[in-house]
Amino acid sequence: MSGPTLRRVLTDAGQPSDLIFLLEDIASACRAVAYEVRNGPLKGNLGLAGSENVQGEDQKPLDIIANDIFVATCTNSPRLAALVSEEIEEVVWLKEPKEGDYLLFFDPLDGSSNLDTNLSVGTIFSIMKVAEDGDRTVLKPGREQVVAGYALYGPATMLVLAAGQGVQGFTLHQGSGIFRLTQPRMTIPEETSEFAINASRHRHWDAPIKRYYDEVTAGRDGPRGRDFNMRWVASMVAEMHRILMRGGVFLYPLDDRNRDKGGRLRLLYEVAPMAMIVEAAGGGATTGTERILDLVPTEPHQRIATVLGSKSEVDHIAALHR
Ligand SMILES: O=P(O)(O)OC[C@H]1O[C@](O)(COP(=O)(O)O)[C@@H](O)[C@@H]1O
Ligand SMILES: [Mg+2]
Ligand SMILES: [Mg+2]
Repeated sequence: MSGPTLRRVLTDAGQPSDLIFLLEDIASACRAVAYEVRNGPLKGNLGLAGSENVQGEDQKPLDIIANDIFVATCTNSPRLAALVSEEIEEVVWLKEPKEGDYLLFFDPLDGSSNLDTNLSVGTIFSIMKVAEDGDRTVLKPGREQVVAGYALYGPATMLVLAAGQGVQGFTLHQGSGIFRLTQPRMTIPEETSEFAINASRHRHWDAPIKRYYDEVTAGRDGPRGRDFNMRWVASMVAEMHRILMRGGVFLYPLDDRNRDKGGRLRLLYEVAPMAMIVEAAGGGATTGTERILDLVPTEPHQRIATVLGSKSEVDHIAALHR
């Protein structure tokens, strides 16, 4: 079997041992979530759980199971001070925070509307550091992330990390349970002719997004002078993985239906980690008007307008907002 192991790659990159420890716990949690997702139909874990999360969204049994796996596995790490999860209303403090301790933000199961139809889902996470002893600030801008990553539970289970040295993709070997490096340097092509947006919301969009959509759907007869292709899986991790592999742009804009909530996707544990990964792979990440990694969150579950992907396309969409 080829490709160095996750631990080997992190050690060779000179990552501190307490960070490697935490990332190995996260990898273990992802392995366990992958197992539960695969066995979901057999264990009766599809359908609704009958409960709502803090954001008023219906929870699936696997949303809760994945969250419990992450909490149980990652609280093992001695330097982890706090957790922020999509499925937990409050910040969970594990200890009195000391300078250099870690903060873990995660969406335990992303794209969970796809579970019942056996399509790809994922986990998104982000690690930041406590600035000084006793500091309980978790509302930090995305540019302060130490590591951002996601796991994709597709035909293969993959772990993709941005940890200061570009973006690296690891594949889980079924059987040994080892993550091995299979995509050493993931880069997003600068140009693209593929976009991803939930077009059923067209009538609610603001003018710049409508204009973008009109331009790309006009194809070679329109102002862009070429045909575009569209994809929408409704699973952000699957969507972003496709974009990392072959380029593209992903949009979940502010619209008349989500404006009062600030958007659809959550900043701290969905959008900021993806923005760090995308920028580390050479792409762009904006709300349309601001760089996502510069935003200072106002609350742990804040939502935000999102445009991520191939640099020239993201820049073009930002220009339409000016
Ligand atoms: O159902 P919609 O409006 O197409 O939204 C799909 C988006 O919502 C999400 O499923 C939100 O994530 P959760 O499944 O964690 O709530 C994204 O993965 C996806 O891009
Ligand atoms: Mg999500
Ligand atoms: Mg989720």
